[in-house]
Amino acid sequence: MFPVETRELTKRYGRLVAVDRVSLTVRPGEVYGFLGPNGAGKTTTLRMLLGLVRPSGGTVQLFGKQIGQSMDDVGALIEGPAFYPYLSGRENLRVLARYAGCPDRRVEIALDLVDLSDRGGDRYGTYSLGMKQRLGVAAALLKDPRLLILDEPTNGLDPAGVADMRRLIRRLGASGKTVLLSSHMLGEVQQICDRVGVVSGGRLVAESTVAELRGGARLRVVADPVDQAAARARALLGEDRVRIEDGALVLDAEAGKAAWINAELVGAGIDVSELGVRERELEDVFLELTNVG
Ligand SMILES: Nc1ncnc2c1ncn2[C@@H]1O[C@H](COP(=O)(O)OP(=O)(O)OP(=O)(O)O)[C@@H](O)[C@H]1O
Repeated sequence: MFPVETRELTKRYGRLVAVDRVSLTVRPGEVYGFLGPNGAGKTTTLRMLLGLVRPSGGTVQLFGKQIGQSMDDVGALIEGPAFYPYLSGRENLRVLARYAGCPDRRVEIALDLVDLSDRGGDRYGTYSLGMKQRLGVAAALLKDPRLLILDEPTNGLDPAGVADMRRLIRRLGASGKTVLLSSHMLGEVQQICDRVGVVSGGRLVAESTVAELRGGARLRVVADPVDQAAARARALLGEDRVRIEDGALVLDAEAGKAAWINAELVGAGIDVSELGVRERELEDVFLELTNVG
């Protein structure tokens, strides 16, 4: 039974297909990054998970239940949180806790989880954007949900705010919560997510671990003459695992093969001046998958 499982989930606005047959699975205890450029359909998908937008087709199950049946297990921060500026962070959470029927001690636990215990007595209006965002996460945590859904939690934050949010999400993940977050900031996702789903034009174009998505490491070899080196490398590794980029060989081969390849090239009279491991940045993969940039 998965925290989130969608099948062919679809949302149409008139002729526009905002979400196009998305089937994604978030596994228990993982931090799942839902990635895509602006307008890809991330928010619409998350809103459908929460029953805030009605799907045009397909199904959503959260913990094996239909939308609306399992909401105590789910906390969400979807739009910028709405709090009273003249109340303190703590008072704001108390208002929400009462409304949700949670005991006041949950407020202290939530404040502590997001590192706001010390500033909980300050007025919300005086908080930095990062603190506001963390209070929003605290609000989502009040009911101690098993699944947390966060829409662009680092949007608009400065680098320190982003780092705080990243630490918080890591901590929540480590404490056993399942986290589904959307982002277009790949650097963030790369560092904190176990798996990612990439959406583009409403469609899920990839779903895998970050490592799988990057497709493993590659070797970059600067050799002379490069054509002869490429021919030798092709004979060793296979046609489609050797490319020439910016005058260097790029080989689909793991780091453990580096010494062997070096010896083979040198043995064939080729001059090897550089040999290094090159990891593909998630950013590159993302741009390829979403055809942006
Ligand atoms: N209520 C609506 N009526 C009409 N079109 C909508 C509505 N909500 C979203 N859309 C359209 O659906 C598409 C997907 O929007 P969505 O907000 O889900 O994307 P997103 O990936 O969350 O992007 P962003 O990062 O910019 O929030 C966009 O083209 C958007 O204009």
